[in-house]
Amino acid sequence: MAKKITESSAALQLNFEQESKGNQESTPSKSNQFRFFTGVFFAIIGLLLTVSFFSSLLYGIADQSEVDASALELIEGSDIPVKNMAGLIGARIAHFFLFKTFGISSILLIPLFFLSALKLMFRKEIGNLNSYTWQILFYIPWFSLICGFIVYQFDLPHSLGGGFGYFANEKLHQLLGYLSIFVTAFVGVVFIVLFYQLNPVPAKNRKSVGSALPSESSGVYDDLEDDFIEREDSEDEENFRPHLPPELGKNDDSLEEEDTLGTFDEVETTPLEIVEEPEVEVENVPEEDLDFQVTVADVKDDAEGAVVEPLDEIDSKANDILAQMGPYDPLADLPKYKYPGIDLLKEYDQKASATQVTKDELIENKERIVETLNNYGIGISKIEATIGPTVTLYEIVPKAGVRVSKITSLEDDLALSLAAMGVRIIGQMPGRGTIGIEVANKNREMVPVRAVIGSEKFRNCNFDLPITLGKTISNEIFVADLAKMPHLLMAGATGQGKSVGLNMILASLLYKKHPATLKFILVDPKKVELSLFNKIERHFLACLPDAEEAIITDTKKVVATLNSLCKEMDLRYDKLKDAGCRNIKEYNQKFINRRLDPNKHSFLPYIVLVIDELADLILTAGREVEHPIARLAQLARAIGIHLVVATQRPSVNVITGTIKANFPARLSFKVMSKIDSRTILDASGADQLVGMGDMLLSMGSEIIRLQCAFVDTPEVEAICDYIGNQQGYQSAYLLPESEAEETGGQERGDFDPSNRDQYFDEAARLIVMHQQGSTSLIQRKLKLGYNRAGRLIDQLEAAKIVGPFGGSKAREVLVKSEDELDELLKNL
Ligand SMILES: Nc1ncnc2c1ncn2[C@@H]1O[C@H](COP(=O)(O)OP(=O)(O)OP(=O)(O)O)[C@@H](O)[C@H]1O
Repeated sequence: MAKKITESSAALQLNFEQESKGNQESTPSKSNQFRFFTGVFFAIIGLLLTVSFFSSLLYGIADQSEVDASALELIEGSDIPVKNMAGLIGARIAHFFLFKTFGISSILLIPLFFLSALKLMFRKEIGNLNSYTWQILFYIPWFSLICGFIVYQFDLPHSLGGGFGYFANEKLHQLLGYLSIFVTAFVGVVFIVLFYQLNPVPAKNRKSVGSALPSESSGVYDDLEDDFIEREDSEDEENFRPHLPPELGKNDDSLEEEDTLGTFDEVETTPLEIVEEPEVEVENVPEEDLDFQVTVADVKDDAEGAVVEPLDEIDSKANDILAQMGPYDPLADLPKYKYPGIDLLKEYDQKASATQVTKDELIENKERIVETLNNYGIGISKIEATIGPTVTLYEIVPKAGVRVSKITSLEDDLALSLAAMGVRIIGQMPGRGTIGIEVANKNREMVPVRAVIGSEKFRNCNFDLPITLGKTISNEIFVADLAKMPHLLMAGATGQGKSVGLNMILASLLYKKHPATLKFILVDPKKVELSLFNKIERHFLACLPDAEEAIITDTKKVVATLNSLCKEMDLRYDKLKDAGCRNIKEYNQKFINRRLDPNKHSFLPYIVLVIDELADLILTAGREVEHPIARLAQLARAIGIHLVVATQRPSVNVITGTIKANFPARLSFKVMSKIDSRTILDASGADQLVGMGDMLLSMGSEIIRLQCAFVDTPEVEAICDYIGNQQGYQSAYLLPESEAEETGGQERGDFDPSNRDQYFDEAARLIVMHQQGSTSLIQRKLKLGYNRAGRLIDQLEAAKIVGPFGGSKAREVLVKSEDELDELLKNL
């Protein structure tokens, strides 16, 4: 595989150097010069147009005969007397534009040339150049037509509308008479309306950071630029624009969602009334708004909140480089990368799968709740229902004097009388002054992944690591930032939707992140769950330098990978310290602004470690896995390493205190017992869920119920194929070699006391105490994996604490007392 190196970021740079278009050393200065001179050329043309147009407006008639001269005369005729301040050429240019073609509206070309020059020379953009270009290209002929009409009707100077305006009006007038002006005006209005609908006022996510970056392109300028800007000069984020399939923009019935709220007021006195809440407004969004893209500006937006140093602190050299080369563009390595489109996701007949909770079901449930509570002497003054995809939430306001605990203790009785699964009493609803009772719907709604990933809420969110899991019980799309969680622990009995949940998290990130900004480490002891993601190895995966496969299925490799990730964490902290930054955002921002030495620093992508089955790992490798996971969970958030760990066995020996304490965000699908629910959520309730993606998410003190969206295997496959078929990096992102790996090959004879295993002393004491030289004793008592315990016993042998391997018998223990051992250890 790839070369062995010790620092992943360095490896990445090494690999990219051959193919990178954004290679800093080889081309940028050349292409920047080219760009600058093209800008100068544009400025000169702009100036020439300005002078020739304006002096032609003053002296045009006087120059008329000269401009009609032949081309030969033009070359030879330096003595032809012209009044135009730009000479004969100026007079001819003005004549061409003003008289022969578009008339006075050609003046609009002048700002276009100057703005382009400004962008090319100084990377400054006033407004949105692409938008101007489109508009000017429309308005020039359109104004020419309008002016042509006036010229035609009132016999005004021809140069007002130009030849185009005049002759087009002549033809139009013949065809339509005076109606022609209305047709022209109508075309203008249609253009204005369509244009502003398709190019709404730049939204928050379009802004560019600093004045140096251009704003988002609508793509027109790409084509214009192609003619005169080298493609590699890809500081402009146009180059990274994903090209989304047309389906993305169409009205999507499947995205329609309903939020129905039924209210039962005054239950005992008034007839039941169900008030339909207005439908939640869903996505009829113009095509370009559906782009899943990260632009340089977005990567820079990632650094929002980062402390920007005052100018006087900026190293002047760095400033020069910045001015010369522009900001570093992390996306330039894969400039043609296209984000997956929404059309890869299956479109379900939403009408068929929509919530089918009938009015009768609502009324029946409400009556049963009221009746059951009445039976226990609890009066209710108000009851409201909110219909979700899987459950309906009944919020009740008990009459004065009723204790909340009295209601919460009736969960089982309510479940019995409602004859429904999934009855969960929430107790007091946070901030609402009501008590919530969730009851599973008879017919549940499947939430298609397309509806959540295609939702406006998800598309528009600009979190660092945006994930969408599904819908809340009030039918809202749930979007969260994994970077803020900052790690997620998932549990759920087998078959309850964990793998689908993990796929949702991965798919969300794949839809929103560029390969340069995110890497996954996938640990899949079940071997088949995450194998589809193999295809995106060279885009999104990270692994050890000597790994045969980027997805880790072998438990032994997991330990090495976790240790390596810890090392990556330490290296990142060193870099942050050296750069004087507090977190990855600040650091990357500094790197983009070229204030960090590229020989020592590099752009750091986020790393998300996904473990599909923790139980397997803990049971086979014990503390060897637990220790690095806990360490990463404690420390890694600031340097952009985040963990998503799933298990089907939420027992205390798997989700240990250390792990739990470091995972504030915990997600539970249905589990088998209240105890399991308490282990994962510190609350009961997960045992009452109804399965198939029904889940509870606990973040701090709040627990919310969600219905996970359903992402099917073919959909994940389509996303991975789409990404995998594009140009990727030369290899997966390489993690540094782990210490365990480095010492792994150590033979008995090479025992280096200063480099002994961290559990060496503990193991030695254990062996001496039990007077039993057994690997399995070390494995059991120290909760280590077999390999590690074997290595320890080899080291103990080399240190003459135990004797050599004796076949089926345990090794002889050569040190007979703890005092003797202390002496030996002191001398090591
Ligand atoms: N969000 C969902 N919506 C609808 N159906 C779902 C959802 N999640 C899971 N299911 C159904 O449940 C089945 C099992 O889901 P999944 O494979 O994710 O379970 P799991 O918890 O990973 O199980 P295991 O631990 O055995 O791998 C799926 O094949 C699917 O039919």
